[in-house]
Amino acid sequence: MAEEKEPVIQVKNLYKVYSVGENRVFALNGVDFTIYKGEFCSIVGTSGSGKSTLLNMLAGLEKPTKGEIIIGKQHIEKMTENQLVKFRRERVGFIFQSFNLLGTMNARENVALPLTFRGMAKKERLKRADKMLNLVGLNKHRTHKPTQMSGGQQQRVGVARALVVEPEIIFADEPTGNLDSHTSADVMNLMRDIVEREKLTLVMVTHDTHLAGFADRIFHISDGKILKIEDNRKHREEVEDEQV
Ligand SMILES: Nc1ncnc2c1ncn2[C@@H]1O[C@H](COP(=O)(O)OP(=O)(O)OP(=O)(O)O)[C@@H](O)[C@H]1O
Repeated sequence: MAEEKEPVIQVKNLYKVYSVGENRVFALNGVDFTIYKGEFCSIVGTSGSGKSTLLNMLAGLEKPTKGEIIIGKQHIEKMTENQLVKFRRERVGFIFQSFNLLGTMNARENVALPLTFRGMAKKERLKRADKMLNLVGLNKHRTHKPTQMSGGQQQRVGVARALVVEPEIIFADEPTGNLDSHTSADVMNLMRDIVEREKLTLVMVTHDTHLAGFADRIFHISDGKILKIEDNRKHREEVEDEQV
């Protein structure tokens, strides 16, 4: 059966040029690609290759110098700041390297936080937060504060917080950068399972080629250009078969 592909993110001829004194830095130097619904894509490259710049553009955190970014059917490069705030609040979730949890709040309060911006009643917010904490296997840690949890557990709270708004797209910036390799693999597998089950779209940037290998497709970026897009599904299935 032919697979039906629904584009979620379309990037066309994207440029970001910074001026530094006399010099111009082409942080993104003509980038084109499409990401489809339900995909987990990683963007991998060395330091300074343009990963964060690209993620910031996709998430509407920075304006491109030139080019188009179409999410769903909306051109985000044409949105006003207010429209971008609404877009980020309602349609995307973020997972950060540094977890960004609030130290004074426990796990469920941290997860429920993005819902307060939607004006949802407290009881409903906490109910949804508990459901997400269940999903990431932390139902016993609901009342733990960040300092009372391991790095991996804190990042699972971060994953639950990104998912609680039921976003179409999740952006992750080096999400396991502060974790050891075993815990990183656990968090990666968890993210991949949830993306698959909930039919979400996940875009992750990393400098780590091993972690990039958890994705369905790997976008290699260098000097602001996508050098290669690698379909990783077949390779991954083979690795998984070997592990059974
Ligand atoms: N605000 C800025 N002003 C000037 N140059 C910038 C700015 N932000 C990024 N750059 C430059 O753009 C290029 C791409 O930077 P970017 O932060 O996207 O790289 P990266 O791949 O995310 O690197 P890292 O893995 O180190 O975070 C680099 O050459 C960087 O110096």
